[in-house]
Amino acid sequence: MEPMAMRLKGAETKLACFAPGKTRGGRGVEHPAAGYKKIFETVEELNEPIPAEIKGVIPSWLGGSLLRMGPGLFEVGDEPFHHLFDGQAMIHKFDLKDGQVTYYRKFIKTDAYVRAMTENRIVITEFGTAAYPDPCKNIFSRFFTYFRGIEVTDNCMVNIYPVGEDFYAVTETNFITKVDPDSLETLKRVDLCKYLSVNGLTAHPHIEADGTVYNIGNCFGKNLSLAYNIVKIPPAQKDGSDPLEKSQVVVQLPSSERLKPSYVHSFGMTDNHFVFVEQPVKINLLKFLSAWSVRGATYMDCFESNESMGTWFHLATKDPAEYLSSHKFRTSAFNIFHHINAYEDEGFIVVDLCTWKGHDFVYDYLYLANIKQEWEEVKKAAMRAPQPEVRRYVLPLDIHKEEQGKNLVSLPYTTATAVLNSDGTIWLEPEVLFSGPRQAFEFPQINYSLCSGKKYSFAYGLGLNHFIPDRIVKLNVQTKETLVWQEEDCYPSEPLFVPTPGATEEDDGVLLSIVVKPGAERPGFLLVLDAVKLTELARAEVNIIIPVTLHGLYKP
Ligand SMILES: CCCCCCCCCCCCCCCC(=O)OC/C=C(C)/C=C/C=C(C)/C=C/C1=C(C)CCCC1(C)C
Ligand SMILES: [Fe+2]
Repeated sequence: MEPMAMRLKGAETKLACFAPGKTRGGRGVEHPAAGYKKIFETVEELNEPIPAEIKGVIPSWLGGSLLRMGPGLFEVGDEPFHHLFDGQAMIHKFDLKDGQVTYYRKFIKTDAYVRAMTENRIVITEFGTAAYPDPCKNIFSRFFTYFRGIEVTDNCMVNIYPVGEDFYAVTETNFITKVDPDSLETLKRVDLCKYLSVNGLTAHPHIEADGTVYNIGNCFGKNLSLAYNIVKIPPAQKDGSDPLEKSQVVVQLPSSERLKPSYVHSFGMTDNHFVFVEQPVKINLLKFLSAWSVRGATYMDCFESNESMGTWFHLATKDPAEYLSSHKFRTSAFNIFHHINAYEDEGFIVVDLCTWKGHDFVYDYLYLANIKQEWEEVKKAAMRAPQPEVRRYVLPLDIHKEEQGKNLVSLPYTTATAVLNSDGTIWLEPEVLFSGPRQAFEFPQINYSLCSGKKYSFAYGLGLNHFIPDRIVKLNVQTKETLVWQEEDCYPSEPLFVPTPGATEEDDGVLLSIVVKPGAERPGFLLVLDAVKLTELARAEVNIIIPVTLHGLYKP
């Protein structure tokens, strides 16, 4: 099958019009060869960058580094990791300079990695894999290990982002790891608890043009009081001091349930507001605290679904940062990992989200044993999982008692509704922006520097076909039109948008994605797409497989 870029209109039409076996953004192609298994296999780090062979033409202005994080080691000795989010953190870099491209990768020398390498076993409990005490240690030292409790992982395989002049590889715990973005060397581990009252922060901060970082994390306070804390880390300091030293909690949002905070993976930020979506996937704190002393327990064992709360939206103002406690927005249950964008328009907050319907936890379906099965089995497993949908919610800021029972949303371009109930809650119904059976638009990106927090038109995402990443999609959030890049037996990653210098159009730029084509002579490549038409400009190929990557950044 040749690479293709396709123009489609409306989610429903495209499902009806195309022959089986072809994709149009909403219908899946088949993967009987199960080549995707290769992206979940261990690879070695490189001693030096390797040159890539370029096909096509890379825009001359595109000079910089694509840095991406993901798992690179899926077992230690004879002990396998079980979950997609357990493999040991690997940093990948494609350098583009003067029309040449090189590829480099290193394992991050986290405590979890170094100790695993030293002892040739899994030492630190990961998201879905438990570490067991060393069978070689004597009974006394095992006894003390047991009572020291399980150590929180620093396996920073989720994302990398800048803080001041520094770059940190991160997961969602309190440990972040400073790395050198040029040499990929691990510099130091930082414990966020030393600076902030949080138990962890998401891997999806918002970063303003001046470098100010905002993020959100759970905070289990004294007496097990619970909150979600929004933190602010200032930009690089004139005196050269570490911005983390000046970081602070700017606002606290309450938890819907005592002892059970919701899992939070990202949040929204407009010019004047923070948007936090409290999902029904909960962390049971009692389970979490006792898990530390239960042999074989993992983070995954601490999650549970709240089957009755639905989903709550919380708003806070940004400056001054204050929680808007009178705005009680509610809707039906969904899982939310990735916010696409949020913005203010005529007294409303528009929130675009990649959702998964229901309260059943999507991560339960991301065990490696599930996603590394043969294709027919992968499909069967995904049939039971929550179904993906890109949705737009619209939250009115001005709410008056007398408007009970009426739709408060008066924006002319959306069918999303918000109705005030007699109990003071506002019930939200979304507008569906993209939907296809078991076809997710996930790992969303936008022209962040131009559009973050602003009204926008285009979102770019990774198409997941029964959880297998097999296409890149451009979604016009205003018209719902989609364009797709797809090639047979190719497994792309999250597409990062890089704007053309001096561009005036929102989609004037390129998309960068790492693609794996397992059977090919050079099976790993950096794909450069024209973001307007989603047509291929170039690919820079290397003769090695590159394992799955989750998130990353482009450093010009
Ligand atoms: C790229 C293609 C992937 C192929 C399949 C993907 C399918 C994905 C479908 C849904 C989208 C999901 C997006 C999730 C993305 C992601 O990057 O998730 C990684 C998250 C990780 C590793 C989270 C780790 C969190 C930890 C260890 C949290 C620990 C904690 C608790 C559970 C409670 C107490 C606090 C603490 C210690 C922070
Ligand atoms: Fe994410």
